[in-house]
Amino acid sequence: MHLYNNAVIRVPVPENEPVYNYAPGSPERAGLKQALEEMAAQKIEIPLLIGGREVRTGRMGKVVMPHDHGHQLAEYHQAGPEEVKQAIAAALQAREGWQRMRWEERAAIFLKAADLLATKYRYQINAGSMLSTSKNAFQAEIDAACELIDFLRFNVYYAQQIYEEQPMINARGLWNMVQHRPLEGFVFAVTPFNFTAIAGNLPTAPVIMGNVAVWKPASSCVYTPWLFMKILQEAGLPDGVINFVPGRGADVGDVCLADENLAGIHFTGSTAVFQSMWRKVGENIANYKSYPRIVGETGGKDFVFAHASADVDGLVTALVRGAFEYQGQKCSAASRAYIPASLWPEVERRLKEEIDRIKMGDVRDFRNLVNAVIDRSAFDTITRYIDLAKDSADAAIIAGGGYDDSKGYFIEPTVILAAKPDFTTMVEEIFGPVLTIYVYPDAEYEQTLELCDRTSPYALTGAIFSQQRTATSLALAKLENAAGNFYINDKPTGAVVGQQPFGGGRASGTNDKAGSILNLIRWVSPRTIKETFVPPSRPDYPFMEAE
Ligand SMILES: NC(=O)c1ccc[n+]([C@@H]2O[C@H](COP(=O)([O-])OP(=O)(O)OC[C@H]3O[C@@H](n4cnc5c(N)ncnc54)[C@H](O)[C@@H]3O)[C@@H](O)[C@H]2O)c1
Ligand SMILES: N[C@@H](CCC=O)C(=O)O
Repeated sequence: MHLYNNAVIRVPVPENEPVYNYAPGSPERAGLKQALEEMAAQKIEIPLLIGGREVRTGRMGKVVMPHDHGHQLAEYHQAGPEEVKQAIAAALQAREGWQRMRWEERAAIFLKAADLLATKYRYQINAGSMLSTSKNAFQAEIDAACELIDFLRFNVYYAQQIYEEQPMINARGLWNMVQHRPLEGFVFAVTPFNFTAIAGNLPTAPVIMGNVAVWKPASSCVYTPWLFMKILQEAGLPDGVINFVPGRGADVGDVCLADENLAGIHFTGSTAVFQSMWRKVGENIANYKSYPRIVGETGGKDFVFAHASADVDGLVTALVRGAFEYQGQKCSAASRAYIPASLWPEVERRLKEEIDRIKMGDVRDFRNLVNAVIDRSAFDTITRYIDLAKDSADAAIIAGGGYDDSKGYFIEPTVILAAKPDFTTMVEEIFGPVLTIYVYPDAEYEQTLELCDRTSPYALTGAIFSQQRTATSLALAKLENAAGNFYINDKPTGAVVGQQPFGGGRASGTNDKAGSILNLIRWVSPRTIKETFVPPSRPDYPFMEAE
């Protein structure tokens, strides 16, 4: 008999994990520096994990430091169709035991994983993220440690809230209940390179609700997902509940999407890949046992919009941090800005001053705010946009514009001034350290808000800077559907779990709000149960006897 059978258990009320600042001389800084040194000196081998078994295929991929691409940190085995089939079979085999486990016991596993991340493995997960994805210490801390810890702790709390959600009314003689069942099949979790927290959240959110998962990490972010997988095992995750299968997108994706047991997709990545997956699901729709839940958070063309009343220091800070932290490789990054002509001379001067102070280089030198972009393909794509601006009569580069891939994939924080509001870099997602600015006539505030709304197909994040309430209200109204996360006098990045549930609409995704109860609800299929204590013994209506 288990304790949980005779108690109504409540999970701890979550709080956001405190963020270390890694100040000079602090023990945290020393701990992180030591982990960086040790991990950079090793080369590890990363297998697949299928049904708890490490699988080695011999088809190898490399993990290198983006800021020093000659330095290899790991090699990883890549799954092919055969291993993916095994991963699906292992997930389905684990399903019965996992969904029958009491939810409080499932929750304990993720609470333990959160505590392991917060303590024993904090420096390793941060150092791994810094070295393998070129994040500075602070960016790694808010992502790989804190946000991932928050996802785990808040999600088990949201699970409890969902399970507590029961019918309000029980008519006399009845007891009504809702059982929040996991989906029937497996969930395919496909994760991006840019956030370890997102990589960890996408398989675990459905699994917390009793589902089983096949997890395909991005090829450019296998290292920290593997560390996290090991932490989950240490926390007691049963074999087969999450199956880890790095590999080429289509090799893994095509097998999962064709499987009749596909019950859900939890995706974060580019709009193009998400649309291709949805198309395949559409083609296969008659073959599935149930309609797959499709949750996808995708690209953005996020804006900062300044009104003439904006505070310039706050605005410039938001532009610099919003556009250039993590080299602009956040789906939320400020990548287009609308500045009124009256403020532009001062904004331009302050922006250039701040950009001049930015240092760029290796993550192990903590003075570097900016590091390298993730890989060769990203470097080529981003620099193509910079070259386009250099060659165009409709644009001018007013800061940065330089790049160098000789040692690492380095691109300077770059600001483009666009003469036309629909210049390519005002419209398309670049996913790099490139901010495009359009200067508008002060008198055309309302028209420019409308322009901002229709300029790009995305609707992920956006910010208004204004000290005038009527101007702020107008922006809130005119840009109502232009962003799923809207900020007033703040940068459009840095959403915190439990505070600003994250996600966008239009081409930016299904807006199922990672880090909130709304996301977890997607991973259950409720069963309503009505129990009648004393059933009627005859079929007649009472009034039938009267005539
Ligand atoms: N909205 C959000 O919350 C959010 C968060 C982070 C990143 N993003 C977006 O992610 C993108 C950057 O990440 P990325 O470069 O890793 O994205 P990506 O689309 O290139 O890759 C995402 C994942 O999809 C996989 N994939 C590729 N082809 C596939 C296929 N045919 N079948 C199945 N899986 C396939 C990749 O291997 C990877 O694991 C940007 O567009 C960014 O805006 C969005
Ligand atoms: N949630 C993160 C962005 C994730 C996308 O890359 C933020 O709010 O900055």
